[in-house]
Amino acid sequence: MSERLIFVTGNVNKLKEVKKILSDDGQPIEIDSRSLDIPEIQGTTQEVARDKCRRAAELIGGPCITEDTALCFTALNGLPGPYVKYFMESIGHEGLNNMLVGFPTKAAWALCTFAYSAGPGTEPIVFEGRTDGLIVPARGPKVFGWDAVFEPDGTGLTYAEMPDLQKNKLSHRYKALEKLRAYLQALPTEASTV
Ligand SMILES: O=c1nc[nH]c2c1ncn2[C@H]1C[C@H](O)[C@@H](COP(=O)(O)OP(=O)(O)OP(=O)(O)O)O1
Ligand SMILES: [Mg+2]
Repeated sequence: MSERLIFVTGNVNKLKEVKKILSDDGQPIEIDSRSLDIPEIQGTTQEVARDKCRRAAELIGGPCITEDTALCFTALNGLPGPYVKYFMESIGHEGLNNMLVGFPTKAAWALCTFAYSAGPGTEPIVFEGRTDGLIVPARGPKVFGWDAVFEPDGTGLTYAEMPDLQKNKLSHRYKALEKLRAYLQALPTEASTV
């Protein structure tokens, strides 16, 4: 039996969503996971994503996928972007709202960047998904990152208030995964199942 593609991530909530999206929709893709917290460089979201995927492929010694999530504020020219994890850890939901006090727009976008490496020494390929919305005072369970302060446009609900199924149909992660799925399914069978 062939081995499954390995998703390298230290984030259990990401893993849960990715497994759900890949198994629920269209042709199912099964993945294994490896919990490694890989150092992340500074740079554009694509540079951060490619570098992490390269390191992950070296560490596991084979093909893998990684994922980087950025939360980008329009008023701040896209920041905190890929550094949102550290902002969440130090200033939390309220701090993210306070960062926008005095700015005319609370608009933001969630950006997901998947990277696929065919193995060590190969250049990762990236797949992006973007969902636009607003930064709002926290509503809903504070289970996953900044879900409670991000309200996708046209929904009236924060990610945290939505049933899983609703988030997984419109999220940044879903949109990026649909592109990754199409790419993987177009690979020759041996490559897509290694
Ligand atoms: O759908 C989401 N809804 C709310 N919050 C989210 C979401 N997706 C990621 N997040 C949070 C987790 C982390 O605070 C930051 C991304 O940082 P990021 O480096 O990509 O994730 P991570 O370090 O937790 O896991 P990994 O080992 O895959 O890098 O935004
Ligand atoms: Mg990370």
